[in-house]
Amino acid sequence: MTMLMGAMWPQLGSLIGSVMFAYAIFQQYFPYELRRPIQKYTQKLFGFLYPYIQISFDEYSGGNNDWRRKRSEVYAAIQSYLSTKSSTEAKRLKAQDVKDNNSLVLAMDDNEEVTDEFQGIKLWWTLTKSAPRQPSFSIYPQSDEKSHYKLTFHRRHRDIITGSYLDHVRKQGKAIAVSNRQRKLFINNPAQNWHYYKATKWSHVVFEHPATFETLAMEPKKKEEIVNDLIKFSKGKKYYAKVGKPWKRGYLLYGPPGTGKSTMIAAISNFMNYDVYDLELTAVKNNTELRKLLIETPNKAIIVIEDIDCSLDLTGQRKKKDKDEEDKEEKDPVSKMRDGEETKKSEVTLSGLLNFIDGIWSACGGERIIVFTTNYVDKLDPALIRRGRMDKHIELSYCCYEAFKVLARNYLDLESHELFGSIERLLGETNMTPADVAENLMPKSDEESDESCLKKLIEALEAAKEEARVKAEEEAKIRAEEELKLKAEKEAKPKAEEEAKLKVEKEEKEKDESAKDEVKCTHCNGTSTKQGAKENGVIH
Ligand SMILES: Nc1ncnc2c1ncn2[C@@H]1O[C@H](COP(=O)(O)OP(=O)(O)OP(=O)(O)O)[C@@H](O)[C@H]1O
Ligand SMILES: [Mg+2]
Repeated sequence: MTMLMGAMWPQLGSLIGSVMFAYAIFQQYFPYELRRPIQKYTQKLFGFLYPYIQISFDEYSGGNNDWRRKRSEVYAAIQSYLSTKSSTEAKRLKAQDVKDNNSLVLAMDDNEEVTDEFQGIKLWWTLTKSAPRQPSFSIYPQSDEKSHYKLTFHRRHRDIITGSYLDHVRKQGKAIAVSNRQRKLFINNPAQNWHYYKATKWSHVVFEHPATFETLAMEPKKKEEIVNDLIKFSKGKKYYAKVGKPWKRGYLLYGPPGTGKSTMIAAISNFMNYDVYDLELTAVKNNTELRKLLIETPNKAIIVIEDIDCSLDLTGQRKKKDKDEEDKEEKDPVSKMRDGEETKKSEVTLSGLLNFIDGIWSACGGERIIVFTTNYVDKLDPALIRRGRMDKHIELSYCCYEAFKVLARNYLDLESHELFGSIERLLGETNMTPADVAENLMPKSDEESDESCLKKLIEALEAAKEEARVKAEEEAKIRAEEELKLKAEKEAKPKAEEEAKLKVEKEEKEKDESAKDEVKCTHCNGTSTKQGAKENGVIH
């Protein structure tokens, strides 16, 4: 047998050589008009002998050099769909994602084949990778290497496969992806790193924030309203299409520090099962890059810009300016956004940001929530937060009694306590952020009882109340002093006017008297005074 094979190889080699030689002759010497029909019939013959159809699904839509190129959703769905089949069939597997750190998601490796069956029809899936056409010498792996899935099936099943089978793969794939999904927290990379390995615009870590709407302390009515709004949004695909609006929603969260703005973002992400894209505006060079980042965000994403009022406060990046101008800007950080062209690093302008939120590009993709947070809502440009851009304005304020009850349940597992009454009264009398209330409620050792935690909170509330009282008193004192000063100034004004009037009158009187002293002189035509005449050597 081995001998037989050994004898066959040279023959096979010479056969391939002859075929290639004949094909080269055919390409070179056959006139074009003759070549066309011959090629046509060869393809027909090939089709007759090989009755299979192949469909390929590229990983990226758009060309290699196209910066808009985007990972194909169908490709991702096929990948998830095949992950269940390949783990039992394929011999070479790739471990892809780790879910909850305790299970692996397996996918087929390159050039592996997996068989599938649909309504009794057999099909084959292969994953192939094609190298770039122009070889480049780079220490980094090729970023333009193309992966694609190839589906092969008999041509007589064409309608079923292109219709119901592919639809089935897409739906199943998406469902599997959702169940395997591990939520991620993304942050934008500085633009100078975009051309490095894999050219990623966003880096991510696994998102594991435990905040939920149950643990979020705020008025129950307000909370319910937000939850209902989110539910309506998630089901709103058809509605948004009907009214002709891109499927996105803007939330503006505002309030003092420590009132739960960031916590609410985490709760929204956990509730909606969306990834969070935390956009650091200061790392974005200009409006074009901002747009590229937007295009790179997929569906089911929360795009967050925290502290929007100072996001473009590029300390040390601005040119030297007049003192007055700087003072003015310090009071109004948002005005800095308007003149992005003056910054050295970030040239993102307010108009760029407005376009990012609801320009034409923002309609690429859907099911996105954009969240801005700020401590100073009054300082924001009205254009930035108008409805349509920021559809829902949510105020997170100081801790009310209802919010305290949620915190007591979270931190101490307490539903009620005799001290709750005093706390309710104190919360009505003074302002304390949920962050401070939570800190006081948290036991600092195993020995600390619920009651001592509540007492600690009462003490803190009383201290805050006292502090607020002293502050208010001081403010009232300053105000009273200012008023007194103003009153004194008011009274002093007529007196000063009177004095000025008297002074003018006195001056005029003195002038008159000196005029009387003037003497007429024949030698100087009577214009000189006695003194002047003496000086000029005139003797009267
Ligand atoms: N409403 C709330 N419900 C539950 N916990 C809260 C709430 N507000 C604040 N906290 C607690 O206080 C901490 C700080 O809250 P958070 O970071 O959400 O405040 P913030 O409003 O984003 O503040 P900043 O404006 O400074 O960013 C959180 O870790 C959380 O434990
Ligand atoms: Mg915050």
